[in-house]
Amino acid sequence: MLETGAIWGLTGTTVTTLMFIWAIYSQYAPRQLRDHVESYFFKMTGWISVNVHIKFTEHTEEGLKRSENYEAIRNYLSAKVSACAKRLMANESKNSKLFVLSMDDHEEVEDVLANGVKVKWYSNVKLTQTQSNSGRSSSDERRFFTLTFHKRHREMIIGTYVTRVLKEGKEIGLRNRERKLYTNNSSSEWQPWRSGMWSNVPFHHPATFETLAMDPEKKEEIKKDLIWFSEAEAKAYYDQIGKPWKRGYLLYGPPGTGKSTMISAIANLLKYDVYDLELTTVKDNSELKKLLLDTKSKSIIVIEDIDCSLDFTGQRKSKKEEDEEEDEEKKKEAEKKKEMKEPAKQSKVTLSGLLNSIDGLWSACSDEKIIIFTTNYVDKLDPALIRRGRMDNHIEMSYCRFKAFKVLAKNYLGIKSHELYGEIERLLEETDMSPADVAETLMRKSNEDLGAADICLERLFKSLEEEKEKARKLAEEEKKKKGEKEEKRIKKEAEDAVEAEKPMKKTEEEDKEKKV
Ligand SMILES: Nc1ncnc2c1ncn2[C@@H]1O[C@H](COP(=O)(O)OP(=O)(O)OP(=O)(O)O)[C@@H](O)[C@H]1O
Ligand SMILES: [Mg+2]
Repeated sequence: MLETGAIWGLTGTTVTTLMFIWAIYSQYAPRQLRDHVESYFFKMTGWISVNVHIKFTEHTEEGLKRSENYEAIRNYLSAKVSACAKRLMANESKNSKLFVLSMDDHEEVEDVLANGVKVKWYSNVKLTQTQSNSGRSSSDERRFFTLTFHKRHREMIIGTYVTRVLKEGKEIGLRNRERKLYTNNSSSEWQPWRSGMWSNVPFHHPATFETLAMDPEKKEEIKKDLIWFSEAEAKAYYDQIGKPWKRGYLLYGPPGTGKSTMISAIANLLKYDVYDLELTTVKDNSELKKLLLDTKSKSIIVIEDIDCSLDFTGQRKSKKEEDEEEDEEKKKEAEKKKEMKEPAKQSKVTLSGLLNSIDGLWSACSDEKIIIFTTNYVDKLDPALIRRGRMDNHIEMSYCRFKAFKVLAKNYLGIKSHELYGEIERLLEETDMSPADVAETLMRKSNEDLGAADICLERLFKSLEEEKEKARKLAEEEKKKKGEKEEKRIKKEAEDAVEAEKPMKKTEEEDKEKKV
């Protein structure tokens, strides 16, 4: 008979040997062989086991999109983990909380249903080696949850439990979500299984529709339209008419009239994320599609200064032809301005690529999105880009008139009326001053606490008068230039006529000489 010490020694040796074999196997066995062994192992356990397993991966199979189901399950489980999981992960805080707990990798949590049925959730992570084109290999972490339950509850779990978990998880996500401002990374920085195609920061812009200076009736109309769009009723309506649940807005107007401010106000009103799409860093149409596919629902996709982002070839050419008549100097100035705003273009995104992405077949891949284009020069845009149905609402952000001024005065100075209001109203109608410029003059300086409203309004009044005078001088100069140009044209016409007459006179004289 073997002694206890000998048994322990034998067991120890066996374990060490097994561990050694396992280490050799994992390191040196070819991948195909390991895959075979694994698949047979799972088959065998499947024959013996009474459990069913469902896997929920962090990314969709093609790796193009983050899985919303995975996020929902994570949210659902985070409400359970603090009570029962042993290893937790403390994630960065969202909203007012200091941190949010979630399951650590390789941890399990039991969920007991109302009818006493128990299911288990496992959080897993798998390391995979990928080889890039340059031959460099890197490892990616692919996370997934596995739901395990007894096979006799299959119908109930798949039919109702999973649906409930996903629904609750999505609701928790919406409640807790910290809104984000995304910007697209250049494709050389894409790491599909990690940070992805977009970088983000928390979105905390304070602009709201209340602080937005514009005609109150127009503002109310836009607000109503947006609120209707975000309600479940609208979803049903879009389904009924067979259109993806999307809405396009074109914001146009001179600089400083509040286009970007309006985008923040919309995001704050609907509690949507904002994706600020920089088209010039997007390499080509297929990259654009991937970027748009990787956006979540309940979001706004913004392309600012759309006229500077793409080359609208056909339309631009005909516009140029029209422009040939334009004053040379004006043309040069506009070119200069354009060059300053427009970075060197490396992007191969085409107009049709953009149109396809925003309302082609690909656009229907996720719901509840608002697409906003902004531009300073609406007439330069290709009509195909902004046609109704694609851009449902065209909103003009105009220079500051009296109604908009009253909103700014209320926000900046906290007043509803003042003796200077009459004068200011008249001047605002006569001059084109942007809300940004008006807001600047209404800003209190540090030493203007006492009687700030009087000082600020006085300052606005003065700058409006200066602006009016400047505009008058400019108009006079323009008129003078036009007059000079017209004079030159008439003079040239007269000279041309004289020149044209010369050969005729010459031949007449020659004829006369011949006769003589
Ligand atoms: N309609 C407005 N209501 C409230 N504030 C405004 C408005 N328009 C401009 N402002 C103020 O002026 C600043 C600049 O405005 P904003 O960036 O929204 O202009 P924009 O139209 O986007 O200009 P650009 O065409 O140059 O991008 C804002 O930070 C805001 O304080
Ligand atoms: Mg802007």
